[in-house]
Amino acid sequence: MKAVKPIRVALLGCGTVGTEVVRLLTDQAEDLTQRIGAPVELAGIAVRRPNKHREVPEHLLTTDAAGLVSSDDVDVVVEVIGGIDPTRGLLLDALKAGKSVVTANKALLAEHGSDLFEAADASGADLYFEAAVAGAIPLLRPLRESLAGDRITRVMGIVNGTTNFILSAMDATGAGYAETLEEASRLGYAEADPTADVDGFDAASKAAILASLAFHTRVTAADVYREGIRSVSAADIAAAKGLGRTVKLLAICERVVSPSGQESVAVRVHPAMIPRTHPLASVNGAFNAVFVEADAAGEMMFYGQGAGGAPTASAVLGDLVAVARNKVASGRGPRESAYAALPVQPMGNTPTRYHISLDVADKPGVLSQVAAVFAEHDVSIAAVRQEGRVEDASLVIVTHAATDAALRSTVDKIGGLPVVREVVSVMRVEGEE
Ligand SMILES: NC(=O)c1ccc[n+]([C@@H]2O[C@H](COP(=O)([O-])OP(=O)(O)OC[C@H]3O[C@@H](n4cnc5c(N)ncnc54)[C@H](O)[C@@H]3O)[C@@H](O)[C@H]2O)c1
Ligand SMILES: N[C@@H](CCO)C(=O)O
Ligand code: NA
Repeated sequence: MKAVKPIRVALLGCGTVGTEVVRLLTDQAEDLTQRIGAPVELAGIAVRRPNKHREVPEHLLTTDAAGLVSSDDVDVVVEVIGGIDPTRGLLLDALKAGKSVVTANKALLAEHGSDLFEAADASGADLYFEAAVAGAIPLLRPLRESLAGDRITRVMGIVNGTTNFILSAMDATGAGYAETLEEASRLGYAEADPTADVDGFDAASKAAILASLAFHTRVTAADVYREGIRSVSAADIAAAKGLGRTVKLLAICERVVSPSGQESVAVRVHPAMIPRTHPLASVNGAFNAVFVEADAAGEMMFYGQGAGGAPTASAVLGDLVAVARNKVASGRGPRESAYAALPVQPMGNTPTRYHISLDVADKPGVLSQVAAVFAEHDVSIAAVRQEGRVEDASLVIVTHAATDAALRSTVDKIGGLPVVREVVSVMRVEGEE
């Protein structure tokens, strides 16, 4: 191969993912050169504490991330610091200067994606972010490129490994949420501060990114309805099991078409019961999987490691190769596609289905009183199971689809009926008609 100008890369951050990016870049240097048509070289690595990075070449380390980004010696910026500050400013500066960006930062993209895309468009730079959603799993490129000729109707998946590990363990052991979280922390799956994962913020950022790509519409984290897994109880898991279902934290992005043909999108993250026969039910531990439905392609499932240093670095490297190839070919990758600008539905208007488990007095007329509340709210019942005991009985109800607001009001009213001793479990149901 004749000598070509190397692509010079600034790496911002050298933690779990960054360390693996350096390793892969170094170990595969020759193969990457062949695949790209030019060598890729590290121009510098911005870190906070240089003495903590004995595993990477010392002469590359700097604490001046802004200086590295603005250096004339840098063509591409790879950001694996995370968070909004200082990453937002650093990446905007890079893009404004025409330097392509590869990032794993879902929080930044879900909040400020449009600013980044605008800066990329203005200068003609690339913005790639496959690692930001579902780690190693090729998902954003299929949505952005392979399925760009189809009409995607739904993206539903398990996009947070920590919560999936906790829910899988609760399902396997019957243990409660708090003790399972403790175990997940002990094993190193849950972080010291697990808030972003267990309260659904991480999954909501990913859902916003997925919905934006799937529906060609700007969707931010603030547009995503979010419930985490803190309130999922052993009783909820047991109720699910009793019905041949399991509980998963799902990110669901849907195209909703009103009876008058008006299109909108609904984007939500919440725990849901799915049948044990559903492909997502067998995704256990820290794995991720995403189910995509498109008009022409039909149903597809993407499965693999959604987190971890090496798997996430694999996605970063794939993006780096893509932007480097574009540079060699003097071309560009896909831009932001938000032309559809569909409105985002409030959760209350979104059609969902509920599973409700009640402890009720075991006397005549209870079922009809409960059923009357459903009728009053125009919520239709799909299945009822009643199990009598000596003094009281359990009543399990699964509804047909109704608006989330109608279902919530129904549950509130039922909880107040004198014949209902306790609302044992309420959970949305997904993955079946
Ligand atoms: N770890 C994963 O499994 C995973 C998976 C997918 C995406 N991501 C994303 O990748 C990014 C990095 O994650 P991570 O797990 O490697 O985090 P990490 O905390 O292990 O690494 C981040 C590094 O950035 C450094 N840093 C902080 N501020 C800096 C600054 N101003 N300049 C230079 N360095 C700075 C920190 O010292 C740390 O070493 C995040 O956006 C995260 O959401 C991580
Ligand atoms: N904390 C995230 C990391 C990957 O984005 C998870 O548990 O899935
Ligand atoms: Na990915």
